[in-house]
Amino acid sequence: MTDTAVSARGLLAEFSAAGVLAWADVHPAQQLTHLFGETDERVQLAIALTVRALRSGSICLEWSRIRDLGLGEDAVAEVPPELWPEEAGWLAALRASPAVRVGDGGPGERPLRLVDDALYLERHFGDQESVRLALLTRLAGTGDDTGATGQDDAITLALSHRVSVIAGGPGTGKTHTIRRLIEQLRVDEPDALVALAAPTGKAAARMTESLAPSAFTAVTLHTLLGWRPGSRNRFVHDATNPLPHDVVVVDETSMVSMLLMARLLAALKPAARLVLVGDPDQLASVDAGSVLADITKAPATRGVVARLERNYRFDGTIAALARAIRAGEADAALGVLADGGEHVSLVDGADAAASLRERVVGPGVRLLEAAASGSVGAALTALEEHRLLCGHRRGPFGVQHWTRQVVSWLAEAAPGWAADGELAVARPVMMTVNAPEFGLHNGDTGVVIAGPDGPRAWFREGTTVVSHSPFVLEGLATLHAMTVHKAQGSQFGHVSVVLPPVGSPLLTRELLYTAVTRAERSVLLLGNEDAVREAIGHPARRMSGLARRLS
Ligand SMILES: Nc1ncnc2c1ncn2[C@@H]1O[C@H](COP(=O)(O)OP(=O)(O)OP(=O)(O)O)[C@@H](O)[C@H]1O
Repeated sequence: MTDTAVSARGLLAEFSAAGVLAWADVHPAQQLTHLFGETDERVQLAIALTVRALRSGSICLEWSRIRDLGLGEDAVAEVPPELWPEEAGWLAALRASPAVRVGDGGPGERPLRLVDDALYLERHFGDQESVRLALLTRLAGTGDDTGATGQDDAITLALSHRVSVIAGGPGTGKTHTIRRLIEQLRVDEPDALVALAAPTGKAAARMTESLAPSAFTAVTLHTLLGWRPGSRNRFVHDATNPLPHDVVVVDETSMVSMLLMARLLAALKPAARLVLVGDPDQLASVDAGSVLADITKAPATRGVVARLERNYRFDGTIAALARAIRAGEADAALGVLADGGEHVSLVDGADAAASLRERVVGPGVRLLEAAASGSVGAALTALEEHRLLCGHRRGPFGVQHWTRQVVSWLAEAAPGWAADGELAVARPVMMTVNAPEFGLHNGDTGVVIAGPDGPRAWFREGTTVVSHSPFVLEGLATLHAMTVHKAQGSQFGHVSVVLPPVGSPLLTRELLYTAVTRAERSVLLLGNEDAVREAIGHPARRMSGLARRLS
């Protein structure tokens, strides 16, 4: 019996037993209802489900979608239909609850809020309202423009509006457009103060790199806003102490949470222009929200969204596959996979393992040879040649399992491959935490190579390479496979993807799209047609009221 089952009673216990709720959902629900004198267990359940939805990235719990609430990676279970409370009565209980504020008027003193048949924790409704109202203010006077689809128009839009969006898949020239935007600003408004920012350190580093040799340095949003150590949500810059910048460009905006977007918007001076750049079809932020996707599809923003469509980088078949996935066309995607030739393929069963082995062993042996001869550049190039991605971390479809598999293939194929020892030479590594003191970011990858004074972990930094003793790098982990989430924002020559199994809550359209678009030259999907169909048929659709209310 789990902790949850011991302490929860009634509906909470039943939903916990079914694997939908965890202690982290049940506990706050019990506390809040106790605090506000609420005894109706349907209200308790609604709160626990809202916290559950929040844990999987939703800002609110939409009543119409309550039954397809995403289940956790480890909790594949279903609630017997008869356990769900009758809906009209359930909503009525919430409306009558002393813990729930009904409607969208001013800040509430109650911890929950029911608006448009969606239940929010008050704090998250507050963040969403901050984003919505700040955007509406910035959109005032935009008129009925129809947006844009080309790079030139995107620049014009960005320069002439207080908020705009440049949306596009990989290779559609988003970075190229940012560069041109900055160049134009330099000419037209040489005194304008411009900030470039991204949600993660890695994305900021990549932005700086891709804008070189311009003198611009991108920073993380936390750095831009002036993060206060020990506080997640309070920054030096806010409405009372706004940022001095005239133009703020944010890259990889799909990874920005609702909370951070609220703080950013609050910290802009009124006349500043905010340019949000990113791919709204990719996986969303780790923290709750789907802000870029919401903003891009909201009726009120139509006039300020530039959707870049033309692909300047991809081989035709990868682009065609990505397009079909994005459009939700499973037949078209399977068609591309069926005759994709060497660039895209779908394999299952024993063939899958054999195909993957082939893709892993070549670059693995090249990595080993380069590392053994001390060729840092060649070793790092071999590392980027191919990347194995998994949806899951654990279990037979997860990173851990496949890492062991790859290690054993490499050991068979190359007797010199030292699978033993934590810091074996040629060991591919990844940082799993940020280490600003070393200039390294969570997700940075490198290779361990023997040096005269012991092993060194080598990483690329822009156009050069840097090394550190692996013994001083906390959070350095072996890398033979990584999650699709971790790979967001990176690209590799060849990509192989272990699809989550049919029925997995991680098998979504965004996961498949993000995985496929990491590849520059070829992508191999390991799984079957059903998994591809299911992924494409399941857009992650985080619950959020922003798009609906932004009109
Ligand atoms: N208008 C253009 N004319 C010629 N080449 C272009 C144009 N726009 C982009 N490119 C080229 O296409 C490639 C992809 O562009 P870019 O890196 O800007 O795309 P992106 O959308 O930022 O991709 P990612 O999301 O992967 O960073 C680059 O090599 C870039 O130089």
